[in-house]
Amino acid sequence: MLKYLLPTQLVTPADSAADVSPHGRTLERAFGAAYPLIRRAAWWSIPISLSGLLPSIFLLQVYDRVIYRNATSTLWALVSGILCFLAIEFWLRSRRSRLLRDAGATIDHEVSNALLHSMLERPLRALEQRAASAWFLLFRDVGAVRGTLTGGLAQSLFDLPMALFALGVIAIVAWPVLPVVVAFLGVMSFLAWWWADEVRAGRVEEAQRSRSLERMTAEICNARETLKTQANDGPSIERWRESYTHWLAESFRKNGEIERARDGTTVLLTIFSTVVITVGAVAVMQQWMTVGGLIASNMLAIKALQPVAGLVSNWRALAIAAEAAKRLENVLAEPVEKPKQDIALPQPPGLVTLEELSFSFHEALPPVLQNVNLRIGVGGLHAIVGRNGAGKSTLVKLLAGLYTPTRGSVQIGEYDLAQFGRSDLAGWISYLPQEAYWFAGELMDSLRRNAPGHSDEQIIGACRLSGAHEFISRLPGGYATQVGEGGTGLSVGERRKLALALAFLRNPSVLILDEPSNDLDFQSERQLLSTLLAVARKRTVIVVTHSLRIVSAATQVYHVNGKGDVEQGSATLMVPRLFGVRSAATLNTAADEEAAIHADVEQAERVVAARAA
Ligand SMILES: Nc1ncnc2c1ncn2[C@@H]1O[C@H](COP(=O)(O)OP(=O)(O)OP(=O)(O)O)[C@@H](O)[C@H]1O
Repeated sequence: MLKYLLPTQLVTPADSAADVSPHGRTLERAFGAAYPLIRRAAWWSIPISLSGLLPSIFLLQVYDRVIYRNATSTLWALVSGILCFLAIEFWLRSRRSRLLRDAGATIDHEVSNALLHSMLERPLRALEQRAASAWFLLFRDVGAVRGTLTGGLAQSLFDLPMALFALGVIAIVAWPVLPVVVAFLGVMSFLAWWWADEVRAGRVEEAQRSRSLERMTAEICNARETLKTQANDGPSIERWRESYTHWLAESFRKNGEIERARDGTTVLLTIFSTVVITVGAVAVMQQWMTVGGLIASNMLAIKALQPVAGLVSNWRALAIAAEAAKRLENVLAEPVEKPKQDIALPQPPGLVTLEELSFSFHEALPPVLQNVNLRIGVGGLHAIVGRNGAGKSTLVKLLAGLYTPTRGSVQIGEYDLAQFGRSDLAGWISYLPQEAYWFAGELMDSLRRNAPGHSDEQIIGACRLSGAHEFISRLPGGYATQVGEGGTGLSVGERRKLALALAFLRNPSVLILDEPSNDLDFQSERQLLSTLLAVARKRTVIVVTHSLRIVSAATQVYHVNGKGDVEQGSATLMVPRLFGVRSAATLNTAADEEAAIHADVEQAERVVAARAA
């Protein structure tokens, strides 16, 4: 019976779309795992319900046997008996709560875990299409499903047998009031059903408003520093206030309905008590039942009605959980990337080939890249240049296997990237995006977590290579410095150097860096270039850059022209065409600039060689 009252997502097999994703049937699986616990909790409810009748029977006995007969010893026997049973009831209730908690934890663990995997395993394009706040709300949905299945609603459902038992006892000790109790039970059940319908109507709109408000709040929280620095928070506050007012109005209306239902239930229960006492009093005067029977039946009748009244106040939670379950089911059924392959393929050389590659973000939009053919590597420093929005980042995401071409293919060595998921490719192609997130915590701990299998010595070696070691050494806490959420406490350039160190540690065949010299000072850029040139002697280094210094030193330059084409040529050919100067060195009258770079390259090479050894 329990199954029929629950959101359908939990108990019926999801449709065929769920087969696309390994997480598609998670809700059903999680509930399947928790169901035996819930069922056991339901069985425990029978003795709990029975013991719930004992106070009424105690009262009946006290009135009918103790008071009228002055039987003190019977009273003590009854008191000891009831205390004993209450202790047992307490134990039974804590067992049932424990089972429900375990069931809740099972559902929460399974669904949250699947949600996290589903988020991190989906393709980058899919990730870009759902905001962080939407994911955050989905994690909250898991709590809503867990809370409803194992919280107040479950308790009300489990207490329903109490209604039947109470009716049975009333039939024995106070049969004249039985028709009244049955009639009220019918009225309350009808109201529970009717209010459930009322609660459901308009829930979707209320939920949408609430989610839109939460999204906007999250966005404003994320943008708090930008809003502060630009002193332009007026429009954001206005938008937020408008959204808040709409949500508040809708929520007030809905809460009003719920409160009316709750208040109505309370008044009805009081009316019901009065009617039972009136009918019972008449029955006592007619000697159809005893005074004890009247008082006990009043108590029993309330026990019978309480679970139904509980259902009334919990309908809203059920409606919220049903919507949350639907949202989770839809998200978990969305496709994820291919899982990691079992085959240990040999690491390919750093040759990346693009064949007739086209890519567009949407079929209605013109392609960012069209029929591009390129061969990049083996080895060398390759600079990708072009105006803002020309498609450079898009190109490198395709090279890293993060985007799937709309047409054509990308290959590394002899392998087509389409056959691999990101986890397979990560060992061969290392990609450093423009914005690298840095987690809160001790610097060295974060470095170790991100570079499993590497010794502290190797990590520090990579930090030297990326230029991070210098600034870390200057920090009062050194490698033990505590960094805030998102890398607060470090400058943008410092975060970039740390991310670079991690990219070096992966030791890939192809290293792709999206604008790595952004935010770097003059000296750091020179050091970075030296390191890249050293790494490029053995590996293919692809750099998206606006830096004339890096482009001048590149083996090959690729110009993404913003019309879908990519032109390729040597630095000597491309730099004068694109930058209007011969090379970076011509900008710097100090002739020893290039010599200094070469000296740095030698130094960086020695570090690389020492690390490889
Ligand atoms: N997720 C996306 N959805 C739709 N269009 C996008 C998306 N990302 C980028 N674009 C569009 O694709 C084009 C190429 O963007 P891309 O980020 O590759 O440019 P870019 O050359 O790297 O620019 P920049 O030098 O400013 O970083 C731009 O017109 C951009 O508006």
